[in-house]
Amino acid sequence: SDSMMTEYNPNYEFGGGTYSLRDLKDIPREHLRLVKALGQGAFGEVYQGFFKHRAGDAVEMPVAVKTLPELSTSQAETDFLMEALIMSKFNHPNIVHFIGVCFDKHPRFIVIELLAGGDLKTFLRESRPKPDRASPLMMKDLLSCIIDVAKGCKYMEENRFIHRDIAARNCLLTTKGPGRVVKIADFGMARDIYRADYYRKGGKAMLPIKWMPPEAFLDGIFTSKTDVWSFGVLMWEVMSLGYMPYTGCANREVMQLVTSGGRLEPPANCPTQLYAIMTQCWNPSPDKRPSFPLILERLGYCMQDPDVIKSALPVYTKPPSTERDTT
Ligand SMILES: C[C@@H](Oc1cc(-c2cccc(S(C)(=O)=O)c2)cnc1N)c1cc(F)ccc1N1NC=CN1
Repeated sequence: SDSMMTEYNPNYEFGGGTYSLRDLKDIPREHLRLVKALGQGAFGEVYQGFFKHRAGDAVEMPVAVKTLPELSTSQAETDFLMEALIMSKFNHPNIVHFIGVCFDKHPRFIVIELLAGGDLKTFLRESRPKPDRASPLMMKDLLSCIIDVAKGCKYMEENRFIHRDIAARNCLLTTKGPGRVVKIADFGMARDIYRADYYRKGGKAMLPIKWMPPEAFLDGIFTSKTDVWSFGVLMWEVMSLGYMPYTGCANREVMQLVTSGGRLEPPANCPTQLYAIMTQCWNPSPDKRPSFPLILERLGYCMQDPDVIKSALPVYTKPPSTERDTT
């Protein structure tokens, strides 16, 4: 249907410019080859595949393809378009690279770079020490992941883009091995708010309450200081090797805890200098939270601090038999 072309053609403001559908690079479908499903995205299946710049090219680039099912509402169509517009305007090494779209007919595709290391949360959980092998990661690996995300967040703050859902699940790795780079790769929450000025998809239950500051879940106030709070929770996710924050707490309990001053405990073996940055991100007053440039500066000192770098990661401790996996 050509509804995408006419009635639902929202504009997107970024970095002082206004963009719309016609600014998106359209890729000929025959340059794409979908190989296998990676999992369910917000709309439809996400595939791993390959992209040729020109049909005759020998070289193929590995890509991830987000699909919009044929039977989608016009709202979903417009949301899909907005997500493409948002990703297409970013230009930073720690934000997933946008390649193009296939919007000429159904199913519609958004094509982005494939990050073969998968998502950060899965990577952290897989990297936990096991009975038969210590964690393959060192403190500097964890700190490097945190610094990569901070660089992406600094770029968004500079461009006055509020992400609203900074969390390990929304970050991807170029590879699991050494030399890995972490990139912010999901912008679904910002897209929903950009289009509706409120979270249209679901009620509070669908909101990432455990990553949100009080002024956000109480008064719906979102600024880059909202992303700073969430970044502090992401730091905690990384240092705990992928635990679910506030383990076992329901959203309502977390809101109660946080509004009365409660905070996440330092993860096992977490250097005090890193926990100090997390707690500064969780200041109840948004304007007292550090900016991302300042966070990056402090993380840089940690990277230079032998007491931080040489401190060991937790070793394997047998989980108590009674408790479920407390992730
Ligand atoms: C949209 C999707 O994008 C990607 C996923 C994977 C990717 C995700 C998981 C595993 C692998 S892998 C290690 O099998 O290549 C690659 C790699 N590159 C992407 N560009 C994504 C972005 C995120 F920020 C978070 C999760 C996902 N999804 N969506 C569906 C599954 N994950």
